[in-house]
Amino acid sequence: MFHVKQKYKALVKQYSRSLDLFGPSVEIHFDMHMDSAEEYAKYIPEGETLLDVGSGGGLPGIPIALARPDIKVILCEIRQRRASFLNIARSQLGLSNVRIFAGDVRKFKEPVSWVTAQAVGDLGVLLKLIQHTVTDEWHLLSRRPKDWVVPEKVGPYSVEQERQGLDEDADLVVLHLSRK
Ligand SMILES: C[S@@+](CC[C@H](N)C(=O)[O-])C[C@H]1O[C@@H](n2cnc3c(N)ncnc32)[C@H](O)[C@@H]1O
Repeated sequence: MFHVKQKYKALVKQYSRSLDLFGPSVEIHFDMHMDSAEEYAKYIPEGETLLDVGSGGGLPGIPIALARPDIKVILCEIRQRRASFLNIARSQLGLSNVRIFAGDVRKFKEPVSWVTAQAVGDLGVLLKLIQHTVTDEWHLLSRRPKDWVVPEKVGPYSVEQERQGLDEDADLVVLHLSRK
């Protein structure tokens, strides 16, 4: 696992500029994002499928896929250069549990109940993008500031949360959303 993580970091370093993978703040905090993603991975039940919306250079989907070979991870990315990096990473890292959807998530049409979407927009924006593809009960894993207040309802869904401290700035928040 350590070796593959180092290989992913090396690939990011190699392609970051030419394929416009990350903004400067993600690069600076890359290890922190990797560690957070490994914590997300612990919440996903065995055998599940996770959709990583707006995966960019693979965060958090790739570290989750590395930590959990038993789950399937779909990396969805609309920008073609970033999607091409995801294909390179998938093949170089031997990630047989990863699939790439290179396109707009609004065109992704398979039912999913576990979702990550790091830095893709607030909950309202995200919901508009994925409402057609999530199941009646679904779960969103995300890194949020410690003072982030979880709304009781998001669109038609009632919301419950689980929370875990990640570091001094942020919590891992697992939202459980249900139409009931
Ligand atoms: C700010 S970046 C975050 C990337 C990555 N999740 C991270 O944390 O480094 C947001 C990504 O979402 C992608 N994106 C935005 N709208 C999208 C859509 N409708 N379908 C798929 N990807 C989308 C963008 O191309 C971009 O790569």
